[in-house]
Amino acid sequence: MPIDIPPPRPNASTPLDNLVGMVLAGGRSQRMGTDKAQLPHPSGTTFLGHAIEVLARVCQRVVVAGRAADAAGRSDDRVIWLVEPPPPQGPIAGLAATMQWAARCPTAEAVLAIPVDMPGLQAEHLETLLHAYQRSPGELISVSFDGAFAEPLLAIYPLRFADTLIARLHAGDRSLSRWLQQQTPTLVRLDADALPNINTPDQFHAWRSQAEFESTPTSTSTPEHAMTSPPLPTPSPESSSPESPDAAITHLAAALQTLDSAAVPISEASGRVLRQAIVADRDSPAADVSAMDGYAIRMADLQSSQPLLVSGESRPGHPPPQPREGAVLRVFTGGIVPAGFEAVIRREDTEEDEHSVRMLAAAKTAAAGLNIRRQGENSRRGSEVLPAGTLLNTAAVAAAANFGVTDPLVTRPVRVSVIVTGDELRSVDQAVEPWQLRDSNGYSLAAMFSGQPWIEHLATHDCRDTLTDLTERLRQAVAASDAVVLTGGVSMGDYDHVPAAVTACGGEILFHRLPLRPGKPILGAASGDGKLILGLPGNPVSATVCGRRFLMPLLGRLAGRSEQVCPRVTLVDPPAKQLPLWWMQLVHIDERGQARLVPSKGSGDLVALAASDGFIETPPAEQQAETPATGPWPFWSWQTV
Ligand SMILES: Nc1nc2c(c(=O)[nH]1)N[C@H]1C(S)=C(S)[C@@H](COP(=O)(O)OP(=O)(O)OC[C@H]3O[C@@H](n4cnc5c(N)ncnc54)[C@H](O)[C@@H]3O)O[C@H]1N2
Ligand code: MOO
Ligand SMILES: [Mg+2]
Repeated sequence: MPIDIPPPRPNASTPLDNLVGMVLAGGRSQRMGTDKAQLPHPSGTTFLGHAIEVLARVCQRVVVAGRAADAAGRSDDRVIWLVEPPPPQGPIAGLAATMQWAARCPTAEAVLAIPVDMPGLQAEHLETLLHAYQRSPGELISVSFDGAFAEPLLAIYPLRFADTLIARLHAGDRSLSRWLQQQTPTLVRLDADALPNINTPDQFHAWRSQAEFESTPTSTSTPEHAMTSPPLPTPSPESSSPESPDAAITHLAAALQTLDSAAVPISEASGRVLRQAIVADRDSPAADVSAMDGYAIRMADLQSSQPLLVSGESRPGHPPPQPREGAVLRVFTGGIVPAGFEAVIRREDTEEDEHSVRMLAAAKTAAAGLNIRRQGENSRRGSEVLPAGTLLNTAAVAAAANFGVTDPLVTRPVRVSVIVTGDELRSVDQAVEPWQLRDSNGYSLAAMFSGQPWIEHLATHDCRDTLTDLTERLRQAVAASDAVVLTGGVSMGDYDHVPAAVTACGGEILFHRLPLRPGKPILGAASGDGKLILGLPGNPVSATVCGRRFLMPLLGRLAGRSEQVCPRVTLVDPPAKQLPLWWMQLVHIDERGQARLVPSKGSGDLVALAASDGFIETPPAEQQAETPATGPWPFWSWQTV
């Protein structure tokens, strides 16, 4: 389809001051394996440099919403760098930050967003958007490649939408795409073939061989952003096949609706996900206090060989007495050390009488400040103690109580239903014929949820291998739950009905089959209203490993939980071979904290599963270049979630 190029804008060569251009450059480029912003562009610059040049032709001000690495060391009068603090929250966060920045520019009315990974984009394409905006100023304008789907990364966002977007982001809904579709923006149709989106090395190479690499540069100057080109990514079958586990989780999480929150008494908040940051209501400690039972003293009095007068005592729960010149104060741990006193000497380093005390040799070497906890040294009033998204564990509850949080705002428990599929399944207490099998997946998932107050396990249903039964069962479960996890029936067999049932229930499949072992057939989907539907492979090791690796983080996202950092362990006995996929291997952690592989016969080996403490995850062989075979590798424990 030809590109719909409108009549030229009057003075099209003059950059506008009512639109702030924004390059979205914050993505993690996981499928590319290298930062997309830094890929070489035929014009002699980089993808990011090209995007800036194109935007600078139509907008007087250009913002790059991106990563610290891209912004480092860069100075360009035209470009504002808005660096997103980790963890990445997706384009909606970059847009919200840019809108907030633009709101401070007196002439700005809207933000014109473009992605960094659309290297075919030219100013002419943006003119079509500008043309539509000039016809309906103040309205949302978006490119569409198919005439129906609004492309959120190539769109004009009037600033009047800023509050709604920011509120949505704060509520934990990060799907910019879903929000935009709901607004029914004016669509401007462009040709997808001319504007490919480059996500993988294969796409990059295909595009580059088509594009005229020696074509006219977009800029005649030598821009600041004409960075040295990094080595080109090499195409490989694995890197172009779906995604890494993290990328799959992020992709699916963007389609999920974060749950509502409610205030609960602090005594019941343990194990729940905090949704509003906890802020210190006063300095901690609230005053200078003693860390020991002993005597508050001035440095000038320390060397005295004479007994010193004890003028009073300071103990927690009581205001301190007025200090007296030349005298010490008896203090108890936690009692206030009044201004003027410079150290606290432990009572065991003194010789005490009822009204006086003499410093022993051990006391005389005391430095100023000894045994005094200074006011505000833990945190200052008003500073953030716990961010939203924290799982309130024992330690967090202690801090919340200390800062007077009576009823923290937490997410309501995520309601999860489990459906185990298979004609062969019997429950643990039933007799089993050789062609039958006891359900273990239902129990392993239930065990994963138990002891997690942020999760409410509604029920485990079993379901026979027919499409009608499964569709009906799934429909009911989705209606009753925030998340439905199925096991079995996701692979290639005639009785594997999960993909069809998910589609029949209106679920959108966001990935099916990932380069993993075990768990390759895994299926991730979302319902139209942002509920999670996850199809785990039936083999028991696959279901349990993928439950830990995919399901728990995805439930966390529904609960508004922040991303967790996975601890890493060193592998004592790395395997001789490597695989071209993400490999999750069962390990036992020894007393020195090192991992040892648990020998396993494969994804049906429940005995090996039982002998493991968790699993390590190694990336496809070609992505391991920098890491020795011993790791350290991310470790997923059965204990912590
Ligand atoms: N032609 C192909 N066949 C298979 C492929 C493939 O790529 N091509 N992938 C294999 C992989 S990998 C896995 S994993 C399994 C996944 O199978 P499904 O998700 O379709 O699961 P089922 O076929 O229903 O069952 C597989 C296996 O697991 C046992 N099972 C099922 N549910 C439970 C349960 N609740 N508790 C214990 N065990 C369970 C079931 O009896 C089967 O033995 O597909 C491979 N095939
Ligand atoms: O990869 Mo499947 O999930 O193990 O047998
Ligand atoms: Mg199967």
